[in-house]
Amino acid sequence: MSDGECDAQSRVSCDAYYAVGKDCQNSKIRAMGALSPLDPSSFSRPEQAIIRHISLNLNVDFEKHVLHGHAKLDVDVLEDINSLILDASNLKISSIEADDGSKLQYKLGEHIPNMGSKLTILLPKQHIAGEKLKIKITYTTDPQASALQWLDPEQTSGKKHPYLFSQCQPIHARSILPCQDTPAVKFTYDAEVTAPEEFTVLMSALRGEARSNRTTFRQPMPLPSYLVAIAVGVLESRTLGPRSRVWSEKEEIERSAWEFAETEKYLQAAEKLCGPYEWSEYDLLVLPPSFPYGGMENPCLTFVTPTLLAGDRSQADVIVHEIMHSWTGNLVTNRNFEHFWLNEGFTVFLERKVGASLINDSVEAKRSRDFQSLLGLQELSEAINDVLGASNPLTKLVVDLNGVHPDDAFSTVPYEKGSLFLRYLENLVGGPEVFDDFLRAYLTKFRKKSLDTEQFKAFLLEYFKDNQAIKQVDWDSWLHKSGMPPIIPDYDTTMTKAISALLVKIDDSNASLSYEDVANFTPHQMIHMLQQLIDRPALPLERLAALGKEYKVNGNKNTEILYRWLRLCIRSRDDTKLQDVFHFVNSQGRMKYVRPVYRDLYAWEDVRARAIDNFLKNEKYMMHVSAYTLRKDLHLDEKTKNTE
Ligand SMILES: CC/C=C\C/C=C\C[C@@H](O)/C=C/C=C/C=C\[C@@H](O)CCCC(=O)O
Ligand SMILES: [Zn+2]
Repeated sequence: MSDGECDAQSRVSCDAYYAVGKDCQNSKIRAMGALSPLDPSSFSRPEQAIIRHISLNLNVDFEKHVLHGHAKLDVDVLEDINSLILDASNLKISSIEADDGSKLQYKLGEHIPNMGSKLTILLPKQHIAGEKLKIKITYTTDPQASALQWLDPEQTSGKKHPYLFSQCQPIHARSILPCQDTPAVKFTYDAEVTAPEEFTVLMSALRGEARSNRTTFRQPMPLPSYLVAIAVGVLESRTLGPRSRVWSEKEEIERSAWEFAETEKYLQAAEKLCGPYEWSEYDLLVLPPSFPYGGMENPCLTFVTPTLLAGDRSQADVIVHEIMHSWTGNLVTNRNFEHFWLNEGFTVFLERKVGASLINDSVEAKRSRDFQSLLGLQELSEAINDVLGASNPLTKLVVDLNGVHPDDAFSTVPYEKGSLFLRYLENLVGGPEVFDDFLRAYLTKFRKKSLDTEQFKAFLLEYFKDNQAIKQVDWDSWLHKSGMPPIIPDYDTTMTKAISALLVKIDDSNASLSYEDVANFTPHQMIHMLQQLIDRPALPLERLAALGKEYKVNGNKNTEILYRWLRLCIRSRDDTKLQDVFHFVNSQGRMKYVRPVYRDLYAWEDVRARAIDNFLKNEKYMMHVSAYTLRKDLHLDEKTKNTE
């Protein structure tokens, strides 16, 4: 027990909690008042007292793989309280002090796997609603903190220096700072970070002074804890535009500057639809390959995977997506992750509108928007019908996360079903001319706030109260029924016609394939074609080989294409491609690619053991969330962990 930590009388005991699902002791914990009534993924009680600002002072220790320092919390008391309840995960707390320097007693509850602990700070006297509190917590993170990946030099491009980056969404912020780790709470922050001199420190904030080994930051916009981010590496930067720079190791910097050169153009198109960009700066950081997502919308500094560096700007949609989060997600935020579709469904919807607005010809723009939506629909169908199952409650737009870790609930459903719902609403109320004004009104109303689906619904119904069409919406089916969406819009299929014709040719074993078949295809048409093939019966090996060679997809530099090609090879049980497959999953960690490939390998009984062996050998190079989710995909339990 640390100094100041008292006996936890009411410790909750539930090792299986968050590991086995909602039938474990979650309801008991809730009955004990241990979980937030606002958020099933947090212990904190923001309705009692709410954090408004955090000042961080941290030292980055690459030797010990820890952050060490303190967090000063400015808290507004909303109800009469004797204690302040926060989330923490494996934090080693050395002291907690009040504003006058006096030491405060605290209880750190039992660590519940994947959920962390309830940190109860006992206040020496009752504080009444309206008062303000200042609390200083001195702590050290755990070397295994789930939000952090500490990379050895060999895992970087330069091979000389270590690297650190974070991923706090959804509930990993509690492993790097004690906080109310729920998106219901928004706070501003500042930080002073110390790291060895040759390193650059970046955060999801405006960078101030960087003097010798100390860098300061300030984030004057309120944000939820999941948007706190840090990266430390030996980095370079290039200017992309008046408010943007791209950062990466020097080996990737020129390619990155070229790939993302159009960032300012996207920002301006986004502002035209959504209003002014409020976060001042928009920088990009290209991370090492183990970064688990395509992009993460950390304010002022989007994190992206290097797999976006396709050399043809074809993955610009990911950048547009992250830019759109500056409004939906970062400015207007889901109240908890049960309403994640409010972040992601809106963002995909806006991403496609803004992407189309960059095309001058209005007919082409609509076709392109519909083409992207059709690709999304295919991915949604694969997720619902093949991976999750149509009756799986996680295919609902609004999910129940009691007893379910948000990382286990993650899928394309909130992205695509959410975006499709908004597209349906847009069509229903009279098209973009009407719906764009609604979008701006929504962004203005909930700016700097967090909301849930009921608040969205109430606002929409009030806004369109004179529009009779809105009465047709079957809210229950859209929001609370599992499976595919109840209505699919009538998308323009002009851009998929050539693909459908080609699929007929591929099916005809007498027709020979040649590069001319796809010479005029855009990268997205190639992706769409391959995605369709994944959803069809496996190709015979000979046909597969001809397709790979003639269509130049075998060894393609575009990871969206290569990924789908390798899945086709697995589907056809082509064991000559297994080396390429394992190289692919070992050389980058984007879960969008790695998880389906591992799931496909698992389904191939002859290579299942090899796939598991490959995973166990490489697990130590993966970020927490990748290892955690892949273990589930491969049906492994903790006991098989390779600790060498
Ligand atoms: C209904 C879903 C319920 C809960 C999920 C809540 C949080 C999801 C959590 O696991 C974290 C998500 C982080 C996402 C970050 C970036 C993505 O948008 C990237 C999408 C995939 C990719 O392009 O690689
Ligand atoms: Zn997103």
